[in-house]
Amino acid sequence: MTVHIGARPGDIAETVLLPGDPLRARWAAETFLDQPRLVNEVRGMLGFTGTWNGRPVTIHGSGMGMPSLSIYANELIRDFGAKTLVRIGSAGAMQRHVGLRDVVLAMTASSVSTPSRSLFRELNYAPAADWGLLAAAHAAAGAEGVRTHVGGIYSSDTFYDAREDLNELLMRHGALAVEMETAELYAVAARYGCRALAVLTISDHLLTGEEMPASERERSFGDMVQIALAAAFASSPALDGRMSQDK
Ligand SMILES: O=P(O)(O)O[C@H]1O[C@H](CO)[C@@H](O)[C@H]1O
Ligand SMILES: O=c1cc[nH]c(=O)[nH]1
Repeated sequence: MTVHIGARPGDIAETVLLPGDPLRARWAAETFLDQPRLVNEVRGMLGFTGTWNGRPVTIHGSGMGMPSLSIYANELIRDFGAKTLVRIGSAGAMQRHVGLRDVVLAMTASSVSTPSRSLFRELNYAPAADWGLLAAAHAAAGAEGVRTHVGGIYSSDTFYDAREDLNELLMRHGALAVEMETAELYAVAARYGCRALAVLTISDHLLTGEEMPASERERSFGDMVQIALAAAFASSPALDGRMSQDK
């Protein structure tokens, strides 16, 4: 047990999917895992462990924003032995060619600051996805026919951003989408020699103002979860991206 995770030793799998929303953790575990069981509910941050194609998987909420994600990523890795961490999150599109429901695989994540800033200080560290996970996720998304984009994103500290110029600057520099956790996930994973990737579903569009209707969220988020699971367990990451329809 840690301060924020009430699981027992062995309760957490080496592969962890991290949605921001704890209720998405419950839905994904009940939908995609066999025999999911609740392993954490401290502060209402739900975590479930079950199996996918016979492989142990934990799906655990990260909360919103990098300070929250950082707590869970640190404890999952340091105290529970997590090795592969895949964020399954929603994001806002920052480019016209990125559409609602599309999946974005975050190759890099720019930020104003992350909880790791105090460590990096003057260093402009470049948080990056694990290549094997990224390649496998891209292959898996292609096999499923999911419209997918790979590139840089923006991990913002604020959802209601009073500095709109930052979004514009990021858009001008090609950022595909904005969300609030990936830059810190990549930094923490790299620090401990773990693999990390963010698989994001576009839920709203900063340029067009479109929003995904609530009724569609589950089906659209399902693509992202399948891609994340297929990537985490791909045997030959760059080539074998097939996704099983089995739970
Ligand atoms: O859908 P999740 O994973 O929570 O991700 C996005 O949604 C939240 C904001 O509404 C932030 O956490 C952002 O990163
Ligand atoms: O952080 C986020 C998440 C989804 N959509 C946004 O616009 N921002």
